Amino acid sequence: MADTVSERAKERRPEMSGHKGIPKGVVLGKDGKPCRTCASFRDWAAMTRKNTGSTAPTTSSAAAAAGAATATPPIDKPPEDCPADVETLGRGTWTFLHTLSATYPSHATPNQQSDMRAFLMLFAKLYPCWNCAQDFQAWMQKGGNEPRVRGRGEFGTWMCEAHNEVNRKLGKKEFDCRRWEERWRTGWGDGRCD
Ligand SMILES: Cc1cc2nc3c(=O)[nH]c(=O)nc-3n(C[C@H](O)[C@H](O)[C@H](O)COP(=O)(O)OP(=O)(O)OC[C@H]3O[C@@H](n4cnc5c(N)ncnc54)[C@H](O)[C@@H]3O)c2cc1C
Repeated sequence: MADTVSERAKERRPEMSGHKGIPKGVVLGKDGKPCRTCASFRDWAAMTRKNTGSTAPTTSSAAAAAGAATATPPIDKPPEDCPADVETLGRGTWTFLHTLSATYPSHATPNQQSDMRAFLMLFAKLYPCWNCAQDFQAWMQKGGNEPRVRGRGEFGTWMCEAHNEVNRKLGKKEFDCRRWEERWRTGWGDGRCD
């Protein structure tokens, strides 16, 4: 039985544990089954063999009659009405979190501050991509990264820094946190959001 966070993580990250039959990019959930909300749709579909680019159902009756399979390019995004992959979930969640900062009071009362701290702690624990949640919790617990929630200005900047931490981890471009309010609260100066 694993007794450290990293050993427990190894048990559920197939690429780290040498788990057979599950491609890199797909991790196991707490129930021991592949975690859909932890994987990109491309990796998920590669595992379920619907999206490998090798074979796919065809609409051509002649080809179908001949038993032929048609190659299709891999799809990056799940169809709109399918369960969320890690990216769809992430985009929706960041929209919620940045909008939460944008609508936070400029000077929060002690009660509002403690509610927000409690929310963030539970959010980081319950986020439904478990390995994302684990890394996010670890980041929040590092000295200097504790949520700053006295008012909108510092909270919005903290949220932007939190998002940039994930951007760095994924090799994405960092966002200029001086501009978080234009992106999430006021809209850009050129008026295109009005
Ligand atoms: C807490 C959390 C942890 C995550 N951990 C992982 C993980 O471990 N692995 C993984 O694959 N995915 C993770 N994700 C998802 C990942 O962050 C992205 O949401 C996903 O990859 C889709 O990225 P995207 O390029 O569409 O834009 P997103 O990163 O979702 O950003 C949405 C929009 O926010 C704006 N934006 C970007 N950066 C900032 C910023 N710093 N401040 C303000 N606005 C910004 C941009 O306009 C961007 O278009 C996590 C998401 C969350 C909420």
